Amino acid sequence: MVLCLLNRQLMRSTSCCALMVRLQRQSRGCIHSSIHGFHHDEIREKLQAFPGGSVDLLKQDSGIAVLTVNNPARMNAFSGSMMVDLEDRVSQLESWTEGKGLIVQGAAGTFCSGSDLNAVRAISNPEDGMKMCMFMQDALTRLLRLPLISVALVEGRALGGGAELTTACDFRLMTSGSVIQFVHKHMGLVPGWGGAARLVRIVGSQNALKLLGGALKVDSELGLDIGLADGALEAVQGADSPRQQAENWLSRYTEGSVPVIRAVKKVVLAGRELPLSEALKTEKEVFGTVWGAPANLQALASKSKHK
Ligand SMILES: CC[C@H](C(=O)O)C(=O)SCCNC(=O)CCNC(=O)[C@H](O)C(C)(C)COP(=O)(O)OP(=O)(O)OC[C@H]1O[C@@H](n2cnc3c(N)ncnc32)[C@H](O)[C@@H]1OP(=O)(O)O
Repeated sequence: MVLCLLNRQLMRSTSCCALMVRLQRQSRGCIHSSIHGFHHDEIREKLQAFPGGSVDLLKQDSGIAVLTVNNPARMNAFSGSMMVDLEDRVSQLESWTEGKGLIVQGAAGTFCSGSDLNAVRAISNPEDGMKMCMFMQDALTRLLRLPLISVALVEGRALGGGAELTTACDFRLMTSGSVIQFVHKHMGLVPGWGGAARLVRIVGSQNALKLLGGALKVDSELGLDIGLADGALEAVQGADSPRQQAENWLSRYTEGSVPVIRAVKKVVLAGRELPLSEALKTEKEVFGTVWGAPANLQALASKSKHK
């Protein structure tokens, strides 16, 4: 319906370009538009006024990329320009057709301490807060919807918005001594980056209520117990670095042909997000892309057995 209206408008409008950009943005899975009072370019510009740190992307030949939240002087808190960086890196990943997996980590041994409180203080009015919230909801929803199997590597602290970021990945790995804490209540807030909605889907509403209502510190043991963590990484002298351990852990799920791994993520995402009838339609369409494709034909020719 919305797309129909937009298409009609497209034919009439003299500013076709702006509309095309909006349509492209919608087709990439953006959830907010100007209809919701979200003026994307305006908020991007506003966020750029709060600089510091970066979000870095490394795409590897293995098909596993590494996204690093990098602002160690502030425990990897998200400045405004880092929020913009994040969106740009997600766009790059959306067009990375050879990708299969993604590790999201923080720089210098800690994950992320949420929003940069200096920026938060400067935009503490509700209107600006809602704009930032919509921007981050969009970026993190697109991150979770990437056709890549993603894992948050949690070292040190994941606080506030940092805890929310972990929920925008398919999996979470926690190193010993690390903590995920939704500190929002202590800040007089609730999650706004989509973290509450995703948390309920990950740990169920009872556990989500406890984690948010109590601002509980989740260590790897509690994380594994309630299903927030998918693995605990031990710090053993001489063992692989946490990043290498995370790559080894993830490679179990990303081993195989690129189209098949991306198809796996797509069907699971459809099941996670869509009503059953819609999810079944998507599954049929994705199935059509792998049936009779090279990996399938090769497996049939090799008469493989699954003992
Ligand atoms: C609540 C939701 C909201 C959102 O959704 O947008 C947020 O995310 S608000 C941010 C929530 N996070 C916090 O409130 C973190 C507050 N900081 C701490 O609790 C501690 O700094 C901690 C536990 C992260 C680290 O403690 P530690 O003793 O190891 O180190 P320091 O405290 O000395 O921190 C080093 C340095 O980093 C600065 N820092 C840490 N977090 C932030 C932040 N979120 N924004 C800005 N700056 C941050 C801290 O102030 C220190 O800087 P310094 O110049 O040395 O004072």
